[in-house]
Amino acid sequence: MYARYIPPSGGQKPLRNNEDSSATKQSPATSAATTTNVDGLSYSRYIPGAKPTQQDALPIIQRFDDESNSATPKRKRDEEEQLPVSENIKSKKSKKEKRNNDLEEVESTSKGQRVKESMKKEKKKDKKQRNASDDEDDEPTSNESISHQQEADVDGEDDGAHDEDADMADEALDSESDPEASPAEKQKKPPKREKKKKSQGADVEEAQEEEDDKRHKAVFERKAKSLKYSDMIKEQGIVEEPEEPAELHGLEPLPQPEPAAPSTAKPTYETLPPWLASPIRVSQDTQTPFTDLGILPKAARFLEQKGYTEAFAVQTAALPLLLPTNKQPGDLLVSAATGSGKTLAYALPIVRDLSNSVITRLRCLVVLPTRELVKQAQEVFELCAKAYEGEDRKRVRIGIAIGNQSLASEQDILVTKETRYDPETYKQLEEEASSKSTSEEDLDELLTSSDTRRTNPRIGPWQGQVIDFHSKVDILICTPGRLVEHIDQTPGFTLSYIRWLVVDEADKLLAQSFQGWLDVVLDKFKVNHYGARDFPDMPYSGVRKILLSATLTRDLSLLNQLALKRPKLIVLESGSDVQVAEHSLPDLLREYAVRVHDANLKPLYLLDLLRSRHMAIGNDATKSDKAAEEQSDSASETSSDDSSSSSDSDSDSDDSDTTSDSDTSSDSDSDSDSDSDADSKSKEKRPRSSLSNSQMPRALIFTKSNEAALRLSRLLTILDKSLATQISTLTSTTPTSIRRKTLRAFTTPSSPLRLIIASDLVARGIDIPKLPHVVNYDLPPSVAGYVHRVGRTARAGRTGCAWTLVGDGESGWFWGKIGKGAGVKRAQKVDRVMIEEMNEDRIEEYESALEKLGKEALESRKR
Ligand SMILES: Nc1ncnc2c1ncn2[C@@H]1O[C@H](COP(=O)(O)OP(=O)(O)OP(=O)(O)O)[C@@H](O)[C@H]1O
Repeated sequence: MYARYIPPSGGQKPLRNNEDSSATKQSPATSAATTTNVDGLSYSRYIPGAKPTQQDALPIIQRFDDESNSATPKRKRDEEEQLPVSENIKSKKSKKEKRNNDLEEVESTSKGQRVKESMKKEKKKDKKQRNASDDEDDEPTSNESISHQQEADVDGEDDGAHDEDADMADEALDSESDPEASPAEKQKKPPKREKKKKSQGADVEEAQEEEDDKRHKAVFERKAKSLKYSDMIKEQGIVEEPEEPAELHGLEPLPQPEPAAPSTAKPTYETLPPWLASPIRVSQDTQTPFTDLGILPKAARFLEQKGYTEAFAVQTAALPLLLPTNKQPGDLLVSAATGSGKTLAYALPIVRDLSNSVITRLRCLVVLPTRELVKQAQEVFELCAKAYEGEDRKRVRIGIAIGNQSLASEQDILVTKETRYDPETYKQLEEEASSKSTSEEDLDELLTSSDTRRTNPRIGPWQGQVIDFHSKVDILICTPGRLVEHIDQTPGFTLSYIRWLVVDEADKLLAQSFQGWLDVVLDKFKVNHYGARDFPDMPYSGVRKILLSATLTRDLSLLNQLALKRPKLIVLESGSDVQVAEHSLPDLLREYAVRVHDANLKPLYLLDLLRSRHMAIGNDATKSDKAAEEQSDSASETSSDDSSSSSDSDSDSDDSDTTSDSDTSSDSDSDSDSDSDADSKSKEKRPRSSLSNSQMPRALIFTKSNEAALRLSRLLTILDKSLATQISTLTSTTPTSIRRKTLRAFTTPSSPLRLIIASDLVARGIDIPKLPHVVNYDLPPSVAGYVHRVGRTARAGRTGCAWTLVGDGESGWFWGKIGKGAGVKRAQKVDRVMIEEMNEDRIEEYESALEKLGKEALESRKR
């Protein structure tokens, strides 16, 4: 709000706002015309000699509020003030433009009207004043001049423009003032002009004055608004960012980066990571003393006594990487032929590491696909545990979980519990359990049971009773399914201390889900208690992973699941061979393909093969076999010596009480070794003629399914009754105890068992000492399947033969993929074997055997 000063005549003091307006009536000379502009605002102007009207009686001093008196604009402003600043400014802008337009319009119309009105008044006034003195007419009052002077001071601009405006208004008035005047009157006009001009000049000045007032008012409004906005901005706490100081540059060029040196590296199109693209290659015939690889002399001596005189190639490569001698420990992958000694390569360093611990905790998980392989690995671990036991080292405890007994009894073997009274810990556990059970993820559990004991098995049944669980084993060897069951259901079973994870037959275990075991296990590995996974004598903390297979996958998508750290890959290869292949076979394996003309007579072909001299030749030593035989003889001699020395050892016999199964089997193994050596020696003296049934070679015969194995076994015994005691079957339907007995009998020379007809259950990993023959009665399902099947022979540096019956319709796949396939690396070519055509008598005999088999099958179904 501001007041405009219009000085009263005769130096009259300006009136205060609330003073009576009657004061203005005192002098006619000081009469003011009050005009209301378009905004509804009132202002006064001085019209010399004008009579004060009712309107004129308004006070000379008018208040010009920011806010108009009319309701509408006020409300509008209120609305505007409620808007955000930016919108407010925008709306004000548009309003301002509108108002300017309106103003222009109003100005142009109201200016004309006002000028007309004033002209009429002037005419009347002139008439009256003509009667009065002429002098008064021409001179503006001192009040008016002062008023103009003040306005000019305030405005101080566009004087010339005002003059122009006045002239234009004058012209307009001339044309518009009296349109109906007669030409005579119009002719009289020139004498009036001067006077008129003066009065018109006064009107124009008034109009200018009005315009100036408006302009002043707009300026003040803007000022008031800007002050208001700055207050609002301060209130809202909006801080204007200080302007960044501008960086001044002269004409000198801006600094530029150094030009990159041209790359000297050769482009590589290798998509594999370096550890996979260039693995550690070891020749199959490499052998190194254990002590040279960092194995303690005492342990090495023990191994020597058990027949392990020197480390095999894979052990030579793997041991230094897994022992503390490796200053950059990491994960390890091993791709080595069947029977190359992979189990000992990982068992030795793990047992060595764990024998350093004091407390028994579950620190190593070994996962294998079948129960038989678990038992087999257990034997190797027990051997290593004995090797490292004593002096300042603890006896490493080994447990297995394969589901051959109830879960509860397995739980008892793996975990022990201790109860104690500890109210404080009890309370803490209860609080933890209740807070955990209220969390969203345990909502289901909370709904099913309000018992907090379900969420923490450490909470005892009585108030203040706490249960402590302790692992009974350092190493758990298990099948994946059973492992998941223990993780889910065994109280106190924890993987929090695991620092070794071994995945043997890794390609099989990674390719199939096996109850999603890997995700479950890896998830548990994410839990890290301080120092729980620290290695005592290695600069490493975490879980070291070892993956092994004779047909190890190079599929990175499968391997990546394991989140390997600093991995290294060991690949076993023949010394001279530079061929790079996916799978490699043992150097001393000899392969034969037996042509089967008539697939319907396949069982007869098998019988003829088993009785033929071909298999006898396979048993006999050729030049290279002789050397191997000699080597094995000397090994057996050593092992027989060892067995006698080991029987002297008290510690061994003591240990055998705790692990009677494995020790018994290792005894029987050593027996079988010496017996089979004697057997092979006697075979060498045998004439190379067709073998009688009593001289049947020891052979593991693979069929495509359980049913096929059972059928073939029965058919052979129908065809030749004398085979009944010499044939056994081994399938997934065979009870575990029978499987084990069968395998043991098979390796016992005194046992009549010479042939095992099996499904692929025993195709992987099973170690049958000195098995001379493997027969593929049915083709394997894949190349990897072939590698594993034939790998049951020619193990641990011995010779062995693999025979495959190939029907005419199958020869394409066999020769393409296996016999001549680039994916299989072998030392010798696959030989072809011909079986003589069957005569009619034999075919008849065979048909009647088939008939009998059919009847038996019907009868068994009826039962
Ligand atoms: N250093 C060694 N000296 C003598 N024999 C050994 C040595 N290392 C391992 N063996 C023997 O070699 C045989 C094969 O070992 P192992 O079962 O570990 O082979 P593998 O490589 O795991 O074979 P697969 O791939 O078929 O599972 C076993 O009978 C084992 O006792």
